[in-house]
Amino acid sequence: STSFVGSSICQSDHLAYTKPSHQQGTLFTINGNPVDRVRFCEAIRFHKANGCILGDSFRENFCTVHYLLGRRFLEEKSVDDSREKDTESEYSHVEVSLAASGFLLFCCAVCCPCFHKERKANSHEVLPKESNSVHQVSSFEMSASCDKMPPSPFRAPPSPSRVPQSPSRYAMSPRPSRMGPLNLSMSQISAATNNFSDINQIGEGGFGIVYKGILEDGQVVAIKRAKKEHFENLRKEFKSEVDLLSKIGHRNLVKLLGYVDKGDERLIITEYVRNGTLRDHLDGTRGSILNFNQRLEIVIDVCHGLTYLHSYAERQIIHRDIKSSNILLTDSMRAKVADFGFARGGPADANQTHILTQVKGTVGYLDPEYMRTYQLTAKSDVYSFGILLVEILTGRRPVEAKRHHDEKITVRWAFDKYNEGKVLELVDPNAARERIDEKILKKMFSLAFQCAAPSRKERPDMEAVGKQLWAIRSSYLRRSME
Ligand SMILES: Nc1ncnc2c1ncn2[C@@H]1O[C@H](COP(=O)(O)OP(=O)(O)OP(=O)(O)O)[C@@H](O)[C@H]1O
Repeated sequence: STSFVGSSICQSDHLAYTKPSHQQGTLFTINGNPVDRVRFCEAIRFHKANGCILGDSFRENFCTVHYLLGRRFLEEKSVDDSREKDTESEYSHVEVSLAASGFLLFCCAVCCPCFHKERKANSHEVLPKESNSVHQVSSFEMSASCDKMPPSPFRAPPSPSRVPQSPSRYAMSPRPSRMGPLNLSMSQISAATNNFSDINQIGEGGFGIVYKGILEDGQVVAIKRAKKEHFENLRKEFKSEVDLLSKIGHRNLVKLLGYVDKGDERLIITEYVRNGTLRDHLDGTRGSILNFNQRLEIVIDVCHGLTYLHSYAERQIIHRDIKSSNILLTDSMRAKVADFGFARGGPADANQTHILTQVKGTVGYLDPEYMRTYQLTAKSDVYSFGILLVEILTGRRPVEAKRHHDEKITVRWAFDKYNEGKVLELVDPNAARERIDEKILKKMFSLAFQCAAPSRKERPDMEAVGKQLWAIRSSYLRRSME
């Protein structure tokens, strides 16, 4: 049985939470839909910031402690949202549960580095996949038209025909439709993809062809099939992707559902994210052109995904290929980081500042310090994120070969314009019809340049980036309400 605790209506959202009488868990709902705590707290913060009076039952410290504790804890909580107690006792609960979870690694890394087991910095072979390098930044197009900025952070849908009924972004939290890995036979996969028919093909990358599959129970999945001609070479990469993906679960990361590594087949089955890539949307080849609010939400999502990989996954994971074509969008325009083909674990020893490894990634997004020294750290992803941020604001690819030589390297062009005080000239012409506060733009570009600083020491970590983005979003929302 449950006892009512708090309920409030703000704008179009009905926020409520109930606590069982035995005090063992709290159910959070927005518009009747169960949501996890972090989503619920986001909604509370948003509505409070916009003047909604939530009442005494929504105490201020209701969310603060969880927020401080970080994403990993929040993710774990979101799985079963269990054992919610008062805020003080939750601290002790977390401390107790540390030993039994990957959160221990996080604490060791942050608080007591001496707990780390020794591990040598190894050199690593070059993975053969070089296909997503130079050639991928050679075709540049932009498109026209724009959406009007909505007055709230609720995500505007890409086109009316794809609008889900719920008006709230909080009510549309995508969740994996099943837990645990899928065990599929080749015949089931063949059936799901119409025997890998061309009609089911949704894309092709360096790894192989990606198919859309519909499983017997109706679940739609994406199936990456390794190209046979690259089989042996791809084997290591395949394993890398599977090993890493199988250990992570976050709403802003594409979820691994299963894999097949048998005979002459290498298949990765992931959740299907059906609304195309960020690059498709910047190009306007999918739905309408992204408005500023959507762009801001997307970078926040990517930032959250990366923060999780860098700081809260069981072991630090460096993605190494953050780029707009590896960001997939859902119908509600939530972003998910995809393609872990180049991903690898970060330093496991606290004394180890970096990993020495061959350079992997995509030209234009590649950390120059990593390229020069072969030293890989999570800050290489931060660099790529900075480049992505410039891309999403300007609409331009990181390298625009056909432009005048002052404009070929987008980040350099943007930096010069920024220093000349011409930040408004940097805005994606497709989104320029929106009136975006110059101060907000300056903050966004300034953050992008910090991330894309030449030396990794000057770059913030993703958690710090997240805080800055949240602050930018708050001022953006305040101003758009004025
Ligand atoms: N989980 C998915 N859901 C929906 N579409 C996907 C999914 N994964 C990939 N795709 C589509 O397939 C295309 C190819 O993806 P893939 O990750 O193989 O290559 P890429 O990232 O574009 O290139 P590369 O691997 O060379 O960097 C993507 O651009 C996207 O359109």
